[in-house]
Amino acid sequence: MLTRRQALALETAPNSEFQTLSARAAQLRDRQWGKTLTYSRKVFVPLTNMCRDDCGYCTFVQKPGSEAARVMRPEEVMAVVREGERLGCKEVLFSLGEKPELRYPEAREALAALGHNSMIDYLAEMCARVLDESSLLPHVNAGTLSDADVARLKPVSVSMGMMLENVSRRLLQRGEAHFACPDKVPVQRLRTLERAGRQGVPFTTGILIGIGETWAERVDSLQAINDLHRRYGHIQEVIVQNFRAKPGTAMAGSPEPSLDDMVRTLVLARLLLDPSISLQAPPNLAERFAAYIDAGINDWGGISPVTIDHINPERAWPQIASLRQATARCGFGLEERLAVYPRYLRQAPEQFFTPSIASRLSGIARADGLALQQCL
Ligand SMILES: O=c1nc2n(C[C@H](O)[C@H](O)[C@H](O)CO)c3cc(O)ccc3cc-2c(=O)[nH]1
Ligand SMILES: C[C@H]1O[C@@H](n2cnc3c(N)ncnc32)[C@H](O)[C@@H]1O
Ligand code: MET
Ligand code: SF4
Repeated sequence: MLTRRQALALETAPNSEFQTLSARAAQLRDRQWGKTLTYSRKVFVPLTNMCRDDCGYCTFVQKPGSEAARVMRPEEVMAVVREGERLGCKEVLFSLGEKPELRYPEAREALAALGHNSMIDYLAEMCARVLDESSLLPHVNAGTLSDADVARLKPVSVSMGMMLENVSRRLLQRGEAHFACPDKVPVQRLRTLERAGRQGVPFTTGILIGIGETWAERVDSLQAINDLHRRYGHIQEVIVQNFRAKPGTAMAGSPEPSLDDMVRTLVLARLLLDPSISLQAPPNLAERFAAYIDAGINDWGGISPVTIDHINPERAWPQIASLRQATARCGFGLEERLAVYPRYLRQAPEQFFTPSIASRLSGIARADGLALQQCL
């Protein structure tokens, strides 16, 4: 573990010193996670791309009035889920715009036509349908959640997530990434993490780097995540995601973080966080797989044979076979995992799952043979 001073110094540590720290990060990963990296075979369901926020980096969001703004119909969702099932996926990642009904009459109308008055309500119905009609497991990434939202979604999902992004309040100012984004107010994000902890929800979070934050603010963000994990034990994984500049967004002209910056941040995360927290970097935003592995990651996140990454649509998923090859060249195996990490089922199933979700997970472990059985 690093002290705050060491964490701050990592930003500009000379190469020789950095090499020592990076070797320590890799060693910590090896000790906790072994010589195997994991990924989750999933489908991505963008239930709606309308959103009450306007993040300066986001191309996913569409305003009503644009042809592309929409709410997916239940049949469309289920068609993607069935295709995923056919191709061996085990996770449905519901990733969507936040509370568009609070800002746009068009979103309220679209929801009303589907028999709902909030996006979370519709989301809960679709999660339940996925559980009833398929073998896939819902993981919910819907932004900030109230206590009632968490309680509503827990019985119909195996895990939830929301990127903290960063705890910096500066980023809310005019001209910054989170200007006019009520759901990116750091205290709201932190409260969501805390609610998930209190209600016993295995949770994915992370930081988005290169959106105008300082190194110290990254340290603060990772420390805040780690503190919450100390209290509730629910942070299953932390994603370090690098900002990608997109044409047509407010941040189109902002510089993207360099590979060195990304690698240093991964080392920081591995050394700051409890080693039992999985450390993930998405492979489709990676420049060099080997550099991320050397920095201490143990997971590549969701990869889909069916759907594109709707958040970074221009970045194709690597073929699982080529990711396996690259991972093997670094001396690591590649194994599939479920959306939720096994230790929650092993250690405290009654705290983290409703009885019906717990029995569903044990069933999958049994049916899936040795690899997953060992893992669960
Ligand atoms: O394909 C993606 N998957 C994303 N995932 C999914 C992730 O890669 C894994 O599939 C799940 O976390 C399963 O453990 C997220 C999950 C979260 O809870 C929060 C944020 C993300 C962000 C992305 C993303 O940008 N692209
Ligand atoms: C689902 C997550 O995707 C991330 N996200 C949104 N837009 C971008 C972008 N341009 N580059 C990288 N990550 C992005 C945010 O961190 C969000 O929370
Ligand atoms: N809108 C949510 C968030 O920013 C979900 C991911 S972005 C489509 O956290
Ligand atoms: S990143 Fe999420 S919250 Fe921000 S505009 Fe895009 S969809 Fe909305």
